Amino acid sequence: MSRDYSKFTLSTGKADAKPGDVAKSGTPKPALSVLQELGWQPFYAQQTDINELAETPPVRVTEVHRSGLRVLGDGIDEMLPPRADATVGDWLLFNHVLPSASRLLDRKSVIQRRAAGHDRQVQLIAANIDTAFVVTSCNADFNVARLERYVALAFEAEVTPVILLTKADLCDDPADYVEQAEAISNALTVLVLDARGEEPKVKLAPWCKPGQTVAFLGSSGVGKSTLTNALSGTESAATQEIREDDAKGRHTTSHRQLHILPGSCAVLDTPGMREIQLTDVGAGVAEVFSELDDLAGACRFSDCRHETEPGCAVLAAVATGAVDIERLARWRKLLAEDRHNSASLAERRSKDKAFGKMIRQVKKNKVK
Ligand SMILES: Nc1nc2c(ncn2[C@@H]2O[C@H](COP(=O)(O)OP(=O)(O)OP(=O)(O)O)[C@@H](O)[C@H]2O)c(=O)[nH]1
Ligand SMILES: [Zn+2]
Repeated sequence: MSRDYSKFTLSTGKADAKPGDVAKSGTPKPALSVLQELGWQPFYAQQTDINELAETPPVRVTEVHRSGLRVLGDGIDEMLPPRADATVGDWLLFNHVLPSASRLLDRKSVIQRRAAGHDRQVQLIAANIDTAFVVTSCNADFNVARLERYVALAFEAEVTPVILLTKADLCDDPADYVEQAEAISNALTVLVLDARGEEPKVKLAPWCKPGQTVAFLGSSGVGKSTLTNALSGTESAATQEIREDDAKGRHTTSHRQLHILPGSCAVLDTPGMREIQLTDVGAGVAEVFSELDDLAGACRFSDCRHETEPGCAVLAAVATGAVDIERLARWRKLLAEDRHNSASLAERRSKDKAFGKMIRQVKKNKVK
């Protein structure tokens, strides 16, 4: 192949202008290469070199199906065999000869959760996201505890969180929702909008620059697909794509998919998540609840659980009214959940075993 891969090793933003790359408005903009439109950034380029790129060109995972991974690259649209270590948003160096041997590049960020179900494996949700739009609507879906979870996930993944409050048009006064969302963290932007029409394109523009990758996270029905459509400027982005069979016949997003919007950003639309169990997000939780985490540093005991301990600086702040007791309760719940879920599977199994043994012992003693 005679393609020149040198342009992919450094992302200059104006490399490789091609005919047809002039912006539709008529004003010539720096043209993006195909890979830059897919979200290729210097962070990935630094992990490889021209020779390796010439042999194994970069491809991005845009869909994950049971049958395999759909990957896109410069002139490449292929299915790779399924692999558990890759998720939507990942970059691979595509090995034409042995596709399963394609090299997975280190991630800039990864969002993961502890899956529901029996074995409670860690489930990869998305990789290499720059901005996580946490979507909720100005109605019954709004739930501060759930928003705090999503924001902790984003902070942990070092992804910028932005809270989007949709359906503003259906709400008399969204000010109370905004106030509650803003109280979650100082390091957070909160936007209110109607997800339909032109508003999202304008309001989300600062995060949706060409070459960026953004994700919409949130419950079912809050407007994630509507937002994806609004950004793409068409009705089709989120509805035209292949949908896996849904036995219940619901017309909702059924799998995660990265939409590449030409001249804009890459957008990940995720199906509504009913439950997000946190795992290994200690730093993210500490960042969301930074004012409580700071206070905890002044507790008498370093392992203070802020329940009944003497010399607890957090409880003292609750007593003065400086700390909201409900926020403290939510913090403690997330800390406990993270501790529980972050314990390795083996640890948990051995704890379960010990518990079972104890129960059997108690039963035996009763029989005696
Ligand atoms: N009035 C109004 N309707 C909205 C708004 N956002 C979404 N909707 C409507 O709410 C319904 C659900 O929106 P979707 O975009 O499909 O929601 P989703 O988050 O993608 O849902 P899942 O695919 O199930 O995860 C649709 O009928 C949208 O037209 C909004 O801001 N205002
Ligand atoms: Zn304490």
